[in-house]
Amino acid sequence: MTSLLEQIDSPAALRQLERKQLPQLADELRSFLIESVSQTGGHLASNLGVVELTIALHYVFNTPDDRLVWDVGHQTYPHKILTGRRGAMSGLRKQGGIAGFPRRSESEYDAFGVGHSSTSISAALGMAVGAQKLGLDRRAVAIIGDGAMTAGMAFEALNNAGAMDANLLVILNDNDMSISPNVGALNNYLAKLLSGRLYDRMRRGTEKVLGVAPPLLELAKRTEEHVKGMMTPGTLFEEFGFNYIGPIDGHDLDTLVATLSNIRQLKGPQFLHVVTQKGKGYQPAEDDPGKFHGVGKFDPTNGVCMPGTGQKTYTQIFGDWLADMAAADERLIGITPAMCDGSGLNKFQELFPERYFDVGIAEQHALTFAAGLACEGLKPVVAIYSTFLQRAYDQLVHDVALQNLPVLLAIDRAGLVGADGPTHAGSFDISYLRCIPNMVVMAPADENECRQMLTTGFKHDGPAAVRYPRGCGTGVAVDLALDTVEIGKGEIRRRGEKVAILAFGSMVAPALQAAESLNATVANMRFVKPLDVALVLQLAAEHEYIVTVEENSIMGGAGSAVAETLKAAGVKMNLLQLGLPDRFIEHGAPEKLLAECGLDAEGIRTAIEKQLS
Ligand SMILES: Cc1ncc(C[n+]2csc(CCOP(=O)(O)OP(=O)(O)O)c2C)c(N)n1
Ligand SMILES: CC(=O)[C@@H](O)[C@H](O)COP(=O)(O)O
Ligand SMILES: [Mg+2]
Repeated sequence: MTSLLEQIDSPAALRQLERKQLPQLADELRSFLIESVSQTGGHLASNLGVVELTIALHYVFNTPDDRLVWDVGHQTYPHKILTGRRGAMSGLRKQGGIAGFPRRSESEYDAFGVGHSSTSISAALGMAVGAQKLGLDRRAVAIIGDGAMTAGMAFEALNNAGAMDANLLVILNDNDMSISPNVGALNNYLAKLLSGRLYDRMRRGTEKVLGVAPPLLELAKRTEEHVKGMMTPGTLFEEFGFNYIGPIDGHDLDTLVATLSNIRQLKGPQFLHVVTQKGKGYQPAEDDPGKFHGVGKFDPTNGVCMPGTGQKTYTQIFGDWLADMAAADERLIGITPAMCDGSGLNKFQELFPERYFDVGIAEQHALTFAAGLACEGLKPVVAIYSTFLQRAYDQLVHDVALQNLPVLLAIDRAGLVGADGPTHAGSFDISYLRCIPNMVVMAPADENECRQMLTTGFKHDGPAAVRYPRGCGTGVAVDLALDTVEIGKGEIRRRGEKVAILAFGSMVAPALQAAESLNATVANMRFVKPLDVALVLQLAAEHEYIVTVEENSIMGGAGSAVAETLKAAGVKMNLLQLGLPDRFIEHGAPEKLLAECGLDAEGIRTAIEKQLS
């Protein structure tokens, strides 16, 4: 059989195919995806689930003029492949290669940049209203998963869109999975919508009518009424002011193409419910969609992943601590906004299911829910990625910190994260946390200190945060006792002359290396807030140069805290602040990216030498 995929370098070429050729294209696309991701790593299961939907969307809609807005964007590999980036897939998420998410700068087909979830309906609504204002006959389509639909932002957008007449299509890609199994009342509701005879009847009805029909407006109207007739009482989405259509089988290209063609003729807010399977067509991913949500390299013949080093990651150190601390204190409640596995809560979930809460993709709610628990004397621990905590900033300030509530934030993925790139980098948390009154902000130099800081934050009677990076630390032995560190106290790790390097968290190790040839003093500052002012002033008095190093934006970061401290004490001295520059850092291998930012031992040494000379 000749390859169809190789002929498709744009949606325009795809639209030249006959409809009956599309299943072959889907097969080829799926095989290509598996092979390609097995070599690069990346998000696999969600992509396998949207192969047919992506083909149908580009087949029916006039992309790029019609706007496809993918939610999260981790499921856009088929979209990238069909929009001229098949050859670039070998460089996926590598430095200089294409991104793992849609990027407006990467392709005209990437209508909106994403990485964080639940933005698609708002953005697509903006585009639909924009088209209206400009007098353009353009369609805007938001494609959102059932997991992403659990976020408040999605509902804010539905609420707004349902009361407007913009030509917006929302496609709910319902695979009954978030990264882990999806949770919550909405998920239960969707399951009910799909359950039993109702769904069977609907599928038969929808297929019968749509499968044979040309995409005429009249027919579409009748189809809608037909579907609605079967869907009494109105669905939640109809109550929000949308025309609800579906559920339809998201792997049946005939149904997809016919339905989308009809919907494209309709005006006003439309809602299409599509049912797909995460990992579709690749047995290992169908069997374990959570594992294949995001994978490293693997053997495509059997799905076996490349073995790790065996060294525990910070995430695992946190996971062990959480289980131990929960055993020691029954007031502990563990909360995750849909990142059980990524944040390392699996062990805790298994041991203490009644104290485990996956709240869905709802970072804002996670924080305020924790605040409520804290009001009742419980001890909530919110495990959250640095980048996703950005979403819950007001809740942290207004609900947690202002009331000085004892909520512990276990902030994973602080600093550069590598392949996911700037949407997921934790570049700002030190800056945005240290300006909040009442906060204690800690950055461990190694895994052992991480465990101690988690205990310290947990026992502290107020809001506290421990920020640690993705992956492994120095590999030091971890003392399993639940010891604490003194709040606001740093330590001198190396004594030298002339130059004092004040290092925070992950930068302590490279600072120590850099200090060797410079014979510099190195302090492990441990606390961004409260900063060890006495130590800062002592080091300032004993040295000619102060250098701060952190894996966070220089602007407003820990170095700024040191600068403010020196200024407040009236100390005038040479101060060099090292950290992330004032630009977004692209995807790539974290070590290389850090080196490019001058945040490896060599970079720190060179920067100091330059300053000295
Ligand atoms: C604000 C935010 N929180 C958490 C995540 C991490 N995350 C990425 S994909 C995902 C699950 C999405 O589920 P769904 O929308 O159903 O898509 P599926 O993977 O099932 O295709 C989560 C929790 C994120 N990207 N953004
Ligand atoms: C798309 C998304 O937001 C997540 O899947 C994220 O890519 C996970 O990152 P980690 O691999 O660091 O857990
Ligand atoms: Mg899903």
